[in-house]
Amino acid sequence: MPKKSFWAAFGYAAQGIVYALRTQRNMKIHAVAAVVVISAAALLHLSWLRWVALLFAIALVMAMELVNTALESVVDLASPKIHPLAKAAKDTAAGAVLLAAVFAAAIGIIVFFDPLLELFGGGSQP
Ligand SMILES: Nc1ncnc2c1ncn2[C@@H]1O[C@H](COP(=O)(O)OP(=O)(O)OP(=O)(O)O)[C@@H](O)[C@H]1O
Repeated sequence: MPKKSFWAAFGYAAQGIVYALRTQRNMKIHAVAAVVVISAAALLHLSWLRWVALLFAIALVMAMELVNTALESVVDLASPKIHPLAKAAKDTAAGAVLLAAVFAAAIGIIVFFDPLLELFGGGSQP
C-alpha cells in the first residue's frame, strides 16, 4: 500500500466523520447537542475551565460514536450472520457510547448549574 501524505490522511479522517454524520442517527443527535451546548456556553460567557470540561465531554462522546460506527462496520463485514461474538462486540461498543453520554450529561449539569442559577436569580460563578 502506498504511503499517504499527512493531508490525504486528514482528508480520509474527515470523510470518516462525514460518513458517521450522514449515516448514524445518534451521531446527528450528538452533533445537534454539541451545537446547543456550545451556543449556551458562549451566551453564558462561561469560564475557560467550564469550557474545557464541556469540550472534553463533547469530544469524548463523538469520538466514542465514531469508534462505535467503525466497529459496527467491521463486525457487519466480518460477521454478516448472527454470532454471539458479533453481538458482544456491538453491544460493548454501544455501552462505551452510553457511558460517555451519561458522563457528558453529568458534566453538563455540573457546568451549567451555577451559571444558570445566577442567570435566573442568586448564586455566583467561581
Ligand atoms: N451479526 C450479529 N450477530 C448477533 N447480534 C447482532 C449482530 N448484528 C447486530 N446484532 C445485535 O443487534 C443490535 C443492533 O445491531 P445494529 O447493527 O442495528 O447496531 P446498531 O446499528 O447498533 O445501532 P445504531 O446504528 O443505531 O448505532 C446489536 O447491538 C446486537 O445486539
